[in-house]
Amino acid sequence: MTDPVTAVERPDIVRTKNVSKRFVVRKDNSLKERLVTLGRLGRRHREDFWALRDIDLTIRAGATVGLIGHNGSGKSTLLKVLGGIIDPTTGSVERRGRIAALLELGAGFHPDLTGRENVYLNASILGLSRAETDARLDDILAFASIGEFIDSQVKFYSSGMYVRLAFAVAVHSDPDLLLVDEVLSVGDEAFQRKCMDKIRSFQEEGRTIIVVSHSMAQIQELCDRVVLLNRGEVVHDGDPSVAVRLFRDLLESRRREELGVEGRGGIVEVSAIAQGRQAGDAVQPGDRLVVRAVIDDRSGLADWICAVQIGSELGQIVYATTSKRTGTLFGPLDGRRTVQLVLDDLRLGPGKYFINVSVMDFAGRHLHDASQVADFNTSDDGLSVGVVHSTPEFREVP
Ligand SMILES: Nc1ncnc2c1ncn2[C@@H]1O[C@H](COP(=O)(O)OP(=O)(O)OP(=O)(O)O)[C@@H](O)[C@H]1O
Repeated sequence: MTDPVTAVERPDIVRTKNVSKRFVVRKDNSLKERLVTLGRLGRRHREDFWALRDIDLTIRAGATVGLIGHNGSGKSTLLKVLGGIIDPTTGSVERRGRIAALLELGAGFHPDLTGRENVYLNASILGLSRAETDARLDDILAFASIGEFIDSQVKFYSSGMYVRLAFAVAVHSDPDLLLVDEVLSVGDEAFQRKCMDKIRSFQEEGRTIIVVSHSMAQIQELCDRVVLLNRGEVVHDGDPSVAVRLFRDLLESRRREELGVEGRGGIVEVSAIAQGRQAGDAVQPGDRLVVRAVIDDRSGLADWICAVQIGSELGQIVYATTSKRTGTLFGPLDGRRTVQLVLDDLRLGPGKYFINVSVMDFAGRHLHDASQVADFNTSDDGLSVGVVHSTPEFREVP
C-alpha cells in the first residue's frame, strides 16, 4: 500500500508464512483415568490439536486489522504468535519495530506488586528504560486515572482498574505495533471511549494495530481490514463488512449444525415455504405459508406443544401461535416427528422474516428452542413499509 499523504511505500511490519500451531491436549480428563494411567502416559492419551493452520498474513505498517471468529477459532493464539509471545509449531514469523500487547486479563502484571511497581516492570518488558518511564509516569497515571489505587497491590484491583492501567502503560510505551485482545470491552463506557480515541490517534500517527473483538460494531468502526478465522484457518481476509457478513453466516450455520447433532435431540430442521413456490422464492401477500419442523426427541412425553413464531428482522414477533391454542394433539414424543403448520392468507409487509420454533410440555416448560431457524423474504411492491401488507390508495375527497 502506498501512503496517500507521503506517497511512500509502507513497509511490512509482520509477515507470517505457513504458520501452524499445535497444542497437545490430554484426553484422560477424569480423575480415575488419570490414576489408572499414572506413570505410563502413553501417546494414545494425548491428542494433537491444531489451533492454527497454514496462516499466511502480511501486515503493512499503518494498518488496523481485526481478527474475528468463533470461540476457539484461534484468534488469541494468532495474536500471540504475531506478537512473538508464543512460537508457531511450523512456519515462520518476521516482525519489526516495538510491540505492545494487551492480552487477556492477568497477563503482564504481577499480583503482589503495586500498580506503580507494575508500571515500571511492565514498561521495562515493553522496552522502556527507567528514565523513559519516569518521564511518562504522569501521563500514564492520568490516562489510567485509578487514583490512589496506584499504590495498592494489583491483586486488589477490579478488572476495570486492571485494564485501565495495562492499557495506559501499553499506549505510552511508543509501540509501532499494538496488539489488543478483547480487553476493550472490560472498562466502563467512558474508558472505552478514551481507548477508542487513543486508538484513533494511533491510526493517525501511522501505527499498526491488530485487534481481537467479539464486538462487530467495534471491528467495523476501527478496522480497515478484517481476518475471519474458522477452526484455525483464514476464511476471509479483506473488506470488514464482507467479513462480518460471512461471520454471521458462519455463526448461523454452526448453530444449526449444533442443533442437528445435539445428543439429546431437538428441533432438527425447519423450513418455511409458500405453497406452490420454491424455497427462497419471495412470499406474496395472500400466499399460504407452510412451516415444517422436524423434531427428534425420544423422551416419550405424552402431551407436548409446538409453538411457532414469525419475527421481523429487528426481532419483533409479528405472529405467534401454538398447537395448544389450535387444540391439536400430536401423541407421545417417540422419535423423529414432522409437524406442519399452515398459515392461510398471510399478508406481511416487505422484508425478511425469521421463524422461531419451540417444543414445550403442557406445564409450559421449554424442551427445545430453535430461534431464527429458518427465514423467508416477502415481496416488495414499493408502495409501503412495515410488517403488515395492504394495498394503499390515496385520493382527495370533497
Ligand atoms: N495453551 C494451550 N493448550 C492447549 N490448547 C490451547 C492452548 N491455548 C489455546 N488452546 C486451544 O486452541 C484453540 C484456539 O484458542 P484461542 O484462544 O486462540 O481461540 P479464540 O478464537 O481466541 O477464542 P475466544 O473467542 O474464546 O477467545 C482453542 O480450542 C483452545 O482450547
